[in-house]
Amino acid sequence: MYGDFSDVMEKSDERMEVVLLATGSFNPITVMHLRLFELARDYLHGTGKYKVVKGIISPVSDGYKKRGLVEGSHRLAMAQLATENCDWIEVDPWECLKKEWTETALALRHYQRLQTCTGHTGAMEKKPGHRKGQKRKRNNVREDVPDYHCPEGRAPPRVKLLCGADMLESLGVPNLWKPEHVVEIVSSFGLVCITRMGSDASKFIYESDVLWKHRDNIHLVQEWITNDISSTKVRRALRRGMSVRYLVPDAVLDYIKEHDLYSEESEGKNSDLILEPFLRNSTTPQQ
Ligand SMILES: Nc1ncnc2c1ncn2[C@@H]1O[C@H](COP(=O)(O)OP(=O)(O)OP(=O)(O)O)[C@@H](O)[C@H]1O
Ligand SMILES: NC(=O)c1ccc[n+]([C@@H]2O[C@H](COP(=O)(O)O)[C@@H](O)[C@H]2O)c1
Ligand SMILES: [Zn+2]
Repeated sequence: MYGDFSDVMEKSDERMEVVLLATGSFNPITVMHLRLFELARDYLHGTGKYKVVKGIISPVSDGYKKRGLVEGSHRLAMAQLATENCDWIEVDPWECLKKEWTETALALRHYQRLQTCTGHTGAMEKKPGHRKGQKRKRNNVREDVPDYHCPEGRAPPRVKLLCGADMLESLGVPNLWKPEHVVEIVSSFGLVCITRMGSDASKFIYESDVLWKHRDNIHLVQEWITNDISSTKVRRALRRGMSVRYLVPDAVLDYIKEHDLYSEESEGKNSDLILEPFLRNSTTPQQ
């Protein structure tokens, strides 16, 4: 009889460890936001090259000034309720608690910097982030992103931006993103993009020289079980007194009702303001 040594012999795992970062309004968080993480993880694992070790939801600051954006404390609380039964997705308040809006490239740098050999991000840990020793190549990192120290000589997990195809397409909206940030996101970090109704991500990548150049670092994930859930539609239904049950987790729905979050009045918030990225990119010289 041959013994099974799998328990005693550690198999070397050369896969790159990945942390998925989803930024957005999450106003409110929907089940589709949670699905993005599942789809991305399945896809990356399916390549055999990546091991997803964590997902981070980073709700945007109130300073983003998007129309209808309810207070960050509520959006954070709802995201926390939505992920309470999930052992690998965390909600991180770093962006949301800041008064000023944070550009996504800066958020990616922040989370990458926080990665250590234990994969600690600063978010509340759900499980001790312990992983066994792995022989790893050091990854290429931007020169202006601080070097990451790994006492055991292992490379830390790499943070990748997780988004829907509409967010990918938003990279082409004039004055919404700094061109150098777009380059940084696709070259230094990488994107995992989930298809979305109404957006053609492949075409957008094809038509953008920058995205085309870095297409190997953009993972396009086809969602076959399509659904068109969006926070905008959820808010609209709520304003009209219609059910959104099963579109948002039950605990989120209870929270929305308890705090009477979405109304004509809340939808009018920021309606007279310019979205912060437009304001910033059109008034300050690019750095
Ligand atoms: N149904 C969906 N399919 C694919 N991606 C989605 C879907 N819903 C949200 N996302 C993605 O989730 C991230 C956060 O999005 P966001 O908070 O803006 O949600 P949203 O549903 O698009 O809300 P809103 O309608 O207010 O814009 C973005 O990257 C967005 O593309
Ligand atoms: N220049 C930038 O870094 C930039 C521009 C627009 C949106 N974003 C981010 O993308 C996300 C978009 O969220 P919404 O789709 O809800 O508007 C937010 O997290 C926002 O901070 C970043
Ligand atoms: Zn959106």
